[in-house]
Amino acid sequence: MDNQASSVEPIIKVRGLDNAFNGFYVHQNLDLDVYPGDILGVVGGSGTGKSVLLRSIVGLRKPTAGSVEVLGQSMQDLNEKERRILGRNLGVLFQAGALYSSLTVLENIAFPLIEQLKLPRKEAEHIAMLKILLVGLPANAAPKYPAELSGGMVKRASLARALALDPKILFLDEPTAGLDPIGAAAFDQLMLTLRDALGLTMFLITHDLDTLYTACNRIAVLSNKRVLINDTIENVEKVDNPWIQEYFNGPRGRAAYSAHQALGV
Ligand SMILES: Nc1ncnc2c1ncn2[C@@H]1O[C@H](COP(=O)(O)OP(=O)(O)OP(=O)(O)O)[C@@H](O)[C@H]1O
Repeated sequence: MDNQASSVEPIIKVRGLDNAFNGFYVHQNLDLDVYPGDILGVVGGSGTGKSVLLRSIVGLRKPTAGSVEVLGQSMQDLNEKERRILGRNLGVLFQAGALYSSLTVLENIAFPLIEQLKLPRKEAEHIAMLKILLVGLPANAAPKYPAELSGGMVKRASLARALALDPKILFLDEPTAGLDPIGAAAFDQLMLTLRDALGLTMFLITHDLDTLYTACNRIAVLSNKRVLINDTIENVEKVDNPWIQEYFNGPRGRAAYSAHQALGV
């Protein structure tokens, strides 16, 4: 079903967003809708403001102007406590992972459950173990420290931490960057599995064309301080814009498209 053609309300609604740094506008009058169950791929050239947009939506940055509505609540109308409560529904996987190096994987994932939900340690660690298994890590990863894990395992552990509080929306900033192609493909499949199993909506910043073809049902292209188009990949590819044409119809884009067709996914 195409949510945009139906009466389903967006789960994220951004209107007239401005973000400026020292008078330089990264976003100007930017609008974006994300619908429940979408895996939205957010793409654009370097510096087009993908990460700033993510930070504005999750409440880590106060926009210069405009409104951001998440799960039916206006971010700018919430006080700090209300924002913290809403924040539990928003899981974020930052590019660098952001695990505490002095805590084990299990302790890292249990941390938000103890700190924010005030769960007893034993219960928090029990839930943390379930999250470890949910993201496809072996149980023996639990007592390890982040430095003892491979890059792919760090991503999965960070994902488990982002899922600790059972969020409704997951934000991922370049989750497959730095992974080998096999690890990246496995991560793409994991995102689809989690979307289907947990009913998550995902806002996914990526430069990875394979991820866009495999995991995303919609693509938002940031260009010229705004969202140039937010549509299916088939429709985005047709847009007569130099960046889009070079990105999707250049050699790497064609290779990703062909691989996607060959796999029939
Ligand atoms: N805290 C800040 N202070 C000043 N300028 C900033 C700040 N955060 C971001 N910017 C600027 O905003 C612009 C957009 O940054 P952002 O990180 O969102 O880009 P991006 O699209 O995610 O880029 P990339 O694909 O390279 O990661 C950049 O020019 C950046 O220098």
